[in-house]
Amino acid sequence: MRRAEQAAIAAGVDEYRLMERAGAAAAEIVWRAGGKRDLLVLCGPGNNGGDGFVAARLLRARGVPVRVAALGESRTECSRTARAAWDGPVEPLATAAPATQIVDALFGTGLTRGLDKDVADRLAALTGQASFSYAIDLPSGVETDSGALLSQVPRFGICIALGALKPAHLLYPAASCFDRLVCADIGVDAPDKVHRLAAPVLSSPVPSAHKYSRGLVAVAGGDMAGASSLASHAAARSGAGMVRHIGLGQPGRGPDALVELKGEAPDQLAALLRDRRLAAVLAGPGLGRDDRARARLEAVLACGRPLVLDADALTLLGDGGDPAVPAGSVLTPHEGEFVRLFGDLPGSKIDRAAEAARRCGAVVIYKGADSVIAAPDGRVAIASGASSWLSTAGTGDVLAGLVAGRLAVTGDPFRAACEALWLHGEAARRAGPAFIADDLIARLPAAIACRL
Ligand SMILES: NC(=O)C1=CN([C@@H]2O[C@H](COP(=O)(O)OP(=O)(O)OC[C@H]3O[C@@H](n4cnc5c(N)ncnc54)[C@H](OP(=O)(O)O)[C@@H]3O)[C@@H](O)[C@H]2O)[C@@H](O)CC1
Ligand SMILES: Nc1ncnc2c1ncn2[C@@H]1O[C@H](COP(=O)(O)OP(=O)(O)O)[C@@H](O)[C@H]1O
Ligand SMILES: [K+]
Repeated sequence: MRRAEQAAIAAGVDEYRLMERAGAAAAEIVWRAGGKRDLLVLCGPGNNGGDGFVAARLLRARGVPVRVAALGESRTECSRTARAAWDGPVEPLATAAPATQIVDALFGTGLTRGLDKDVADRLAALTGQASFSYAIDLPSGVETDSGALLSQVPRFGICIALGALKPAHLLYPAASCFDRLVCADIGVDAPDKVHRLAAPVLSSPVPSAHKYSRGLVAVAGGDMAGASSLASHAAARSGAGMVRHIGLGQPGRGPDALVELKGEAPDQLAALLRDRRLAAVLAGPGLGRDDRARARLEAVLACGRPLVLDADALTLLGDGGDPAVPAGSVLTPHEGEFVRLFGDLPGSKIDRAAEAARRCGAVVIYKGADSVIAAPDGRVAIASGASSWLSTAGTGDVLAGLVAGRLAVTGDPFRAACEALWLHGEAARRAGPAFIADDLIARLPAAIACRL
């Protein structure tokens, strides 16, 4: 966004006009949400404060009783212009009385360190006392590029992102500092490879479809049959044509539609994976970590089919150096697995996921409350706001199976990862509270149906 703004200014767009648009966009959202309720706007020393002065002026012109409290002098040219155009009084922040509505225009993308404690306390107290609260661009105190909290940050009703979403709008803990997120157009496009995960557009099988053309999936199971069964069952409900579960010979635990094959010895497994019709092979859930598991993983890595690697497969791969995985694979590490695989990379979760994908040449789904999907070519999709009830055993196995299923359907690792993660979140939303991983699978057909 910074680059896009600079490019717009270099191309002749007046910087103050951008601020007027930003302030007007914020004023419109405040007006729609809070109407004529009394309002206090907190303005900082930079351009974020300038946006606040513009919004204050425009809302007062609409008849809203507005007061403005500032944190010191305005230090940028644009913010001084905006302040001069506000013809009401400016109170000191320290003594400003609360209001029904509050706008936080203290700091935005220019924040370089935590707020002084007295300022952070004042912001928290005034926000806590307001019934309607808005943060312009970002809640003051969050670090734009990482989503870290540099000081105490209250929770706002609406965060009004200007022009484009920044990492802090999607990454935790910053993403939990507001109830709703609105992105306001300020006439500057920020073309980028980093996006919020979008709802996919799916399609029904073509009339000539048959089970192999719709995608044949193999899941290499291991010691813990439950985990690989969950993954297989999820793959079977993901839209794929057929799923083969290659276990160690225990009785099948999934639905009858799953094809249960016994491939205990690694060479048996290797032989079963030689089928050229296989459009995706998943290994990891319930694989185990012993020598037999390692030999089974070797058979999977050598099979030459598109791979999804999760759980124990990632732990085994993380034993040394950069993981060597075939190009076009998808890796689905949670935090612990990610660190074991790639070490303690610097930067935000987005930076770390992107670097990991680049290093291993595979699509990486770096899971968590905020999940980041990164492709080796730099594309990134970020998903946050999924149900926190997903933090239950086995939901990762379901995701891995879904990724394998969508990979078999689409043949495109990044697209498959995006579709699977969205469907996983949607299934969780439909499942409500206190579900178990099995319940997610039952919701997958409805999640798919709503995107057809
Ligand atoms: N053309 C554009 O770019 C547009 C930008 N727009 C808006 O501008 C925002 C970015 O503006 P910005 O760059 O002026 O930064 P901003 O967040 O207002 O604060 C920086 C100031 O605060 C200071 N400071 C930093 N941390 C501090 C702390 N903890 N405690 C105390 N002081 C601290 C820092 O100075 P320092 O002390 O670090 O030298 C500096 O003076 C962006 O989020 C959007 O709202 C829109 O108008 C659209 C067009
Ligand atoms: N607090 C949370 N909020 C939203 N999603 C979560 C949360 N915790 C975990 N998840 C999601 O649930 C899944 C858990 O996967 P994982 O950690 O591999 O668990 P398991 O190995 O038990 O299946 C991931 O998709 C992750 O993104
Ligand atoms: K702000």
